[in-house]
Amino acid sequence: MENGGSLTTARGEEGKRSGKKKEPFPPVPSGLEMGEDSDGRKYPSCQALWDEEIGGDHAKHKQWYARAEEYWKQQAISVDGVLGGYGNVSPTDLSGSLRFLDKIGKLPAGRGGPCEWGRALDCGAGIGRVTEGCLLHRFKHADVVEPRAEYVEKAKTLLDRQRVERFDCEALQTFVPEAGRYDCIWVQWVSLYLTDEDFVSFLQRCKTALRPQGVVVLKENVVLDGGFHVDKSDNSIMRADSHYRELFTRAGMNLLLDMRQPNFPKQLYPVLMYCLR
Ligand SMILES: C[S@@+](CC[C@H](N)C(=O)[O-])C[C@H]1O[C@@H](n2cnc3c(N)ncnc32)[C@H](O)[C@@H]1O
Repeated sequence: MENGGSLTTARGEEGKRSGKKKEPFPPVPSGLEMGEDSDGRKYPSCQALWDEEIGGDHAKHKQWYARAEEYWKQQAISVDGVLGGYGNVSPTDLSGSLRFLDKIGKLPAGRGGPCEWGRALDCGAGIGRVTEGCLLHRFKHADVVEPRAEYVEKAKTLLDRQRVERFDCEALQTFVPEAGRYDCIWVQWVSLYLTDEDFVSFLQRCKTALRPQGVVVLKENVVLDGGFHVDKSDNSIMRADSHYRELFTRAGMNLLLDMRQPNFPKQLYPVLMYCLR
């Protein structure tokens, strides 16, 4: 999918199949996405999930994140470790990301124009795989933020310290990127750990952290043909494309470009890249 291609087409066709008269690309109202978790539990809406898991309770909110923290503590400090045993897809992933950045570099003025290539921020950076294999190939400088201290320490040994200026050890639900610092904020395979509310609020903080032509890039596993899925082993949520789009709107961000990661093995979930400003 590029520029809203195949996914929006699929939604339009759904409308045709049902036989009902519909707008070609109807907005998905908040909370109407159904979903399930890995224990087989069904939820009528995502709000029902958050009401149950968090329900405005500070302790439950901490507990939600504790499970991911516990999970990540057990993983190897390597590319294979950060990719859940799929280290072999890293080169394909990185070349897809570079291709997407090159498209962002050619955004026409009518769609906001390209970003500049000064400084990027790699969010939920793991050991800095994306910074090393993608961001530093286009941007002069980068910063990384990652909550697991061992990953941050490893990133310090792997990355060019002349060009990577900051190594912050913090989780995204509390992290506040510096205002006006970034041309690109890259968020890959980590938004799935954030609650909807924390993700929207993080995007809003990112907006403040962008330079005038700056962009946020989200690269994530996405459900293309159903509702959300929660994996209870690490408290991650795989959201539908429509769900993400609704969260971008809630955060007050515009979607400039999107593209599906090409050439991934069939057994992997679809991965989409979204460019927001
Ligand atoms: C699948 S790995 C991806 C790492 C990196 N983005 C990459 O693509 O190589 C997920 C990373 O997110 C981090 N993480 C988990 N929960 C997080 C949170 N709440 N805030 C920030 N990072 C988190 C983990 O420690 C881990 O490094």
